[in-house]
This record gives sequence, C-alpha cells and structure tokens, in this order.
Amino acid sequence: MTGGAILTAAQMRAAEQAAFDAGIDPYDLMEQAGAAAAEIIWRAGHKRDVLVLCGPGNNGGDGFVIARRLRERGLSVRVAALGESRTSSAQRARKAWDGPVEDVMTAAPATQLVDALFGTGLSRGLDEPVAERLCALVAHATASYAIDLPSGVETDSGALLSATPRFGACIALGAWKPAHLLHPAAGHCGRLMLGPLDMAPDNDVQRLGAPLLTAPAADAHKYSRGLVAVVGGGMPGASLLASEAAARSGAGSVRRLAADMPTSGPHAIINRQVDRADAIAEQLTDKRIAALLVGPGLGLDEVARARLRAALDSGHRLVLDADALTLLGEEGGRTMGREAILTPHEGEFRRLFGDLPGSKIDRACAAARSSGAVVVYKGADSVIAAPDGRVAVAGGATPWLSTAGTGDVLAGLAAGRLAVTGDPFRAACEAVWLHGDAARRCRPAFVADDLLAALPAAIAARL
Ligand SMILES: NC(=O)C1=CN([C@@H]2O[C@H](COP(=O)(O)OP(=O)(O)OC[C@H]3O[C@@H](n4cnc5c(N)ncnc54)[C@H](O)[C@@H]3O)[C@@H](O)[C@H]2O)[C@@H](O)CC1
Ligand SMILES: [K+]
Repeated sequence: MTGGAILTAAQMRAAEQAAFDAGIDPYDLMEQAGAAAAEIIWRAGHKRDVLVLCGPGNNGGDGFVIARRLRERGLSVRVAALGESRTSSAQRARKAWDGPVEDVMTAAPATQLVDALFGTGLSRGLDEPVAERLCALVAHATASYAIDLPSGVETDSGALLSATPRFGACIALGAWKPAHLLHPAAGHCGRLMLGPLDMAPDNDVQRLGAPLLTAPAADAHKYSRGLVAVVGGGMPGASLLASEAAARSGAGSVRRLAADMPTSGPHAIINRQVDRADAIAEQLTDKRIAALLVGPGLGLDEVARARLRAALDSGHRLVLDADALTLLGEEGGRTMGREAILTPHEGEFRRLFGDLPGSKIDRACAAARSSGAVVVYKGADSVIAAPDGRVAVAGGATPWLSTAGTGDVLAGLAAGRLAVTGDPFRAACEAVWLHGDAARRCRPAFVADDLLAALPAAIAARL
C-alpha cells in the first residue's frame, strides 16, 4: 500500500553517490532523467512550442536533455539559460544541445514551459527578478512542467523560499521529495508524476498508497471482526459521527458509551447510557473490545478528564482524538505504553508536543518516538508516523474536507480499522486513505455525514 519512497535532498544525493560508486555513469543518469521527463511531456500530448529554462546545476542539465529529446520528436523547442552550466554533466548536456541558448530574463514565452532552473540543490530563494520572470512565463504557458521540483521550493520542508508559480505538473526524478507532498510547496506542483531512473532508492518514508483490504473470513462473526468502543461526552454529535464511521469501517460491532441516548442513527450501533466514569470503566472491562476511541465531543471539564482516565487505564488499544489530545497536552503528554493512534491537527499537535523543529515529517517522527504511539498529524498534507520510524505521507486531500466533523469520521475510521487489523500503523494508513477517497466520492460542499455514506464504496474499491 505504498505510493513510493520519499527522499530528502541529502538522501537523494547519497543514493546518487551510491549509484555512481556501483558503476553508473553520472551523465547516463542525467540522460535517463531527461529522457524520462521528455517522454512524460510528449505523452501529455500538447505537441506545441516549448521553452525550456535551464539553471546552472544538474537540474539545468536535465533541461538540456529534455530540450534535445523533445526536438528529436519534432517539437519546436527553445532553450533559455540562467548563466553558465557549473557541473560536468550539465556542461556535457549543454554541449549536446546544438541550438541557440537564450537568456531567461529576455526569452519570449511559449505554449509549453519547462522549468529546469533548480531542483534539490536550491540553497536560497530565487533572485526576485528571476522569480518574477519564472512566474510570468508559467502564467503565459498553456502547459507548464516543473522538473524534479518547482524552482523556489525547499526540498525537505516544502517551504516557498521565493515567489513560486503554480505548475500544471511536476515530474519528480527517481523518487518523491517531501516538497511534493508537504504544503505550501505541494500546492504549487500540480499533477505529480514520477520519472523513473535505474537508481531506485528506498526509504522508511513513503507516499501513502492505496491499501489492499480483505473481506471478512467465511466463518467471521461480529467479535472476530472487531468490537469498537467509543466513549462519548458533552457534544453527542461528534461521537455519533465517529461511531457510525467505525461501524462502516469493516469492524464487526460498535458500542457507544455516553450519557445521552441518540434518537436517530444506525440502529446497529449499541448505545449504552452511562454517565459516571466508574460506570464507563466497568463497561471497558469487556475483554472483547479490540479498539477504544475517546476524544470526539469529549469536552474539557472534570467529567471528561475522568472518562479519559478510565479509557487510558482500560489497557485497550486506543485511538485518541480531539479533546482527549488537548487534555493529554495539559498533563504534559505521556508515553502511551500500548498500541495507540493519536490524531492531532496542527493546534492539538503543538499543545501536545510543543514547537518541534524540522519539517512536518520530522515533527511527526519525533512525536511518534516520544509518545510511543502512531501519530496521524492531520492537515491538507497528513503525515502518519510510527515509533519505529515508518512514515506515510498523504497528499492530494480535497480542500472540501476542511469542514466540521470530518475529523470525528477519521477518528472513528481509525478505531474501526484498528479493531479489524490490530496494527496501529496499518490502521492509520488505511483510515487516512479511505477518508480521502470517500471525500473524493462526495460532491463539493459535502458535510461530514456524507462521508459516512461514501465509505462502503471506498472500501469496495480496495477489496
Ligand atoms: N540526485 C539524483 O539522483 C539525480 C539528480 N538529477 C538532477 O539534479 C538536480 C540536483 O542538481 P544539483 O545538485 O546540481 O542542484 P540544482 O541543479 O538544483 O542547483 C544547484 C546549483 O544552483 C546554485 N544555486 C542554488 N540556489 C540558487 C539560487 N537561489 N540562485 C542562484 N543559484 C543557486 C548552486 O550554487 C548550484 O550551482 C535534481 O533536482 C535533478 O533535477 C538528475 O540529473 C539525475 C539524478
Ligand atoms: K525545477
């Protein structure tokens, strides 16, 4: 269920060096990269005039190869460079281009624009006039391609170091980089495509891919498929959404423990009317509970605190969300000491773990290590990190997901998949994927309840 390895700039350089040490010729690798990108651009099918912008490093070298390959296909191609080529491979690629080389600052626009100014070697923002020129040329083009990365983005963090245009597509070379999936850079990449190289580096950090789910066994029953318990609180709607998501996640049965009795909702959910924390603790002694969710609509008062404590003391596999995370943060966080999934958004993450340094991937990893739990660091770019170093990064979430209640649905899904699989990292990955896919199946301006109806189709697509 992986969507391919994600490497930082340093990891990419190390992989490249390992390939050279193993006998791969550096220029051959550049030819491969350029040929792969040119093939993608050709297949995109615009077949119109092209302007390739080439920077001073190997990203620019890739650009010269792309220009030559597209011209060999019969396209009208112009090249504009930003100064001299500084690496021996780039110099060789430039020599192999026998057409004129214009100046980036004065080159006329074209229908197709290829940005090979800077890739993983960018060390600071583009000079303002260069950034402005790049933005203007991209704005003028009908189709625009960033080679490896949009020039101006920081590879590892996804930050924008200077004004960066929004490209139609980005052709990653050899492997994904964090900036392809982390915002704000991810929002400037457009469609993501991978240009394969012979060198195929792997990493613990992966792009989240579509999961492979299995139907229940022929002799399955409601407990073997996983019993989920959901502890409710002062805002019943949130735990109702979460309970229904758990019920539609593939789990066998869902029990909701709350003071209120819902007047509607799926009758398949067993609502147990319990108020006091000791009564909840008593309910949680059921050994058949395979996953326990606490947090959605829990509240932040003393009653909520006592319920959270009952959940923490129960010993069950846990999903902690929303108010449970805020309460945990007030206590200075803690090591979970059991299989658990934490699902903080940005604010909850900061309350729990403070201002950690590094990229969102680095921060998620540090949080997973310190809490001993799988951390789903939510957002437009959700990062799922396990304490053992495995990471999955989910890009491409529809912005319509940024509406009330969708977090409750995700938490319920995570609890449901945890009850089914017994594996927190796998469950978190499956939940984030199914949540995103259900959202893609909904019409714009959907509400969280609509996601619930879309879940069976999202699950069916992965069986
Ligand atoms: N790592 C790999 O395995 C491969 C890398 N390739 C390409 O090589 C690229 C990396 O090449 P490089 O390391 O040469 O890096 P870049 O081509 O990204 O740029 C580095 C050069 O730009 C200069 N520079 C950095 N920031 C600048 C700024 N703001 N303004 C002006 N100059 C600036 C640096 O001094 C250096 O000369 C990748 O993105 C990819 O396109 C491919 O050719 C093949 C395989
Ligand atoms: K580029």
